[in-house]
Amino acid sequence: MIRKLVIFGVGLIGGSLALALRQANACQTIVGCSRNAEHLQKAVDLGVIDSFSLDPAEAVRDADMVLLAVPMGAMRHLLQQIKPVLPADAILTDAGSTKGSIVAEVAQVFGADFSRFVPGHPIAGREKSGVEAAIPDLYVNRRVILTPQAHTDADAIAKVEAMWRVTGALLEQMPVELHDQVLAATSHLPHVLAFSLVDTLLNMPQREDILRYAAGGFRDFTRIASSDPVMWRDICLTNKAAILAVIAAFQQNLGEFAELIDAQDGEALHNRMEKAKYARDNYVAQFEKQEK
Ligand SMILES: NC(=O)c1ccc[n+]([C@@H]2O[C@H](COP(=O)([O-])OP(=O)(O)OC[C@H]3O[C@@H](n4cnc5c(N)ncnc54)[C@H](O)[C@@H]3O)[C@@H](O)[C@H]2O)c1
Ligand SMILES: O=C(O)C(=O)C[C@]1(C(=O)O)C=C[C@@H](O)C=C1
Repeated sequence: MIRKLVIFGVGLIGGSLALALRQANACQTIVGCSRNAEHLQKAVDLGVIDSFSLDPAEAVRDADMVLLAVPMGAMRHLLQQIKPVLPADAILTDAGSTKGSIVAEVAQVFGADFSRFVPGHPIAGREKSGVEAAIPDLYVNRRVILTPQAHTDADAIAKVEAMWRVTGALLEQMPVELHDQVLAATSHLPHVLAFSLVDTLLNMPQREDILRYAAGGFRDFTRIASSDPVMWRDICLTNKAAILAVIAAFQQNLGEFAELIDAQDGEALHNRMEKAKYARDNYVAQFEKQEK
């Protein structure tokens, strides 16, 4: 049982965790903290948190668990505010989408041997943001990846794992670098592509007709281009090397598709598409099996 959980950034991710913990009675008190009193009051009104404070020092007093769930670009400033007031026995964790930058920032602000920080990332979300989008079952059967380091306290890891397990999540651990490479491929690249596709079409002279006649394919492919630009700008800026590497691989592959189309090589095109369809069908089938 968590005594006092403080959530910095009570939006989709922090709010959904709070709802799941409250539903399971796994936490005595949940306190929200950010810069926006109106958003925090809404979180209280929606029954997501018990109370809030705009003052990090007041918020973290007596806390045993502190979660950072703000955009990646806001993490460093928060860490600096929390550092002088974090109780010695409290656990600090986060839900950020990239891990290399937050791990480096915690080392800079708290010291390279700070053992009470457990980096985390729920691999679940939606294109909607804010506390109004929070739902208690967001994490059911979804993976939560922790990227602890050699010096991370084992008890702190166990407590963060236990917190996420309450939500129905499946826990895994992974090295920071591998996390950032894998997520660049499966999450960051698709978002960049969705934003870039819409941006490309907006710059075409026929854009009005293009959007008027766009149907299911466009809608499915671009759902994630409705995601929060601040969050995605920050993800791109904090996972630069891995994202550039997958963009380069994708450009190469897209160039090959263009060459095959130009050469009217139907057989090679069909083979590549068939291979991709097979892989995608198998990927989707795992979820269909889980849902049955
Ligand atoms: N949305 C997703 O699908 C998803 C999935 C996994 C992880 N994440 C990560 O979780 C974090 C939160 O994402 P979200 O989708 O909940 O976003 P959100 O916009 O729904 O919530 C973010 C919250 O942070 C607050 N905030 C923003 N800037 C702040 C600042 N400078 N100082 C203090 N508070 C600030 C906002 O008021 C809001 O309450 C991000 O780091 C994101 O990368 C998102
Ligand atoms: O389902 C969505 O809308 C998401 O974008 C969720 C998603 C992803 O799958 O890429 C986005 C960012 C995260 O850090 C984790 C999950």
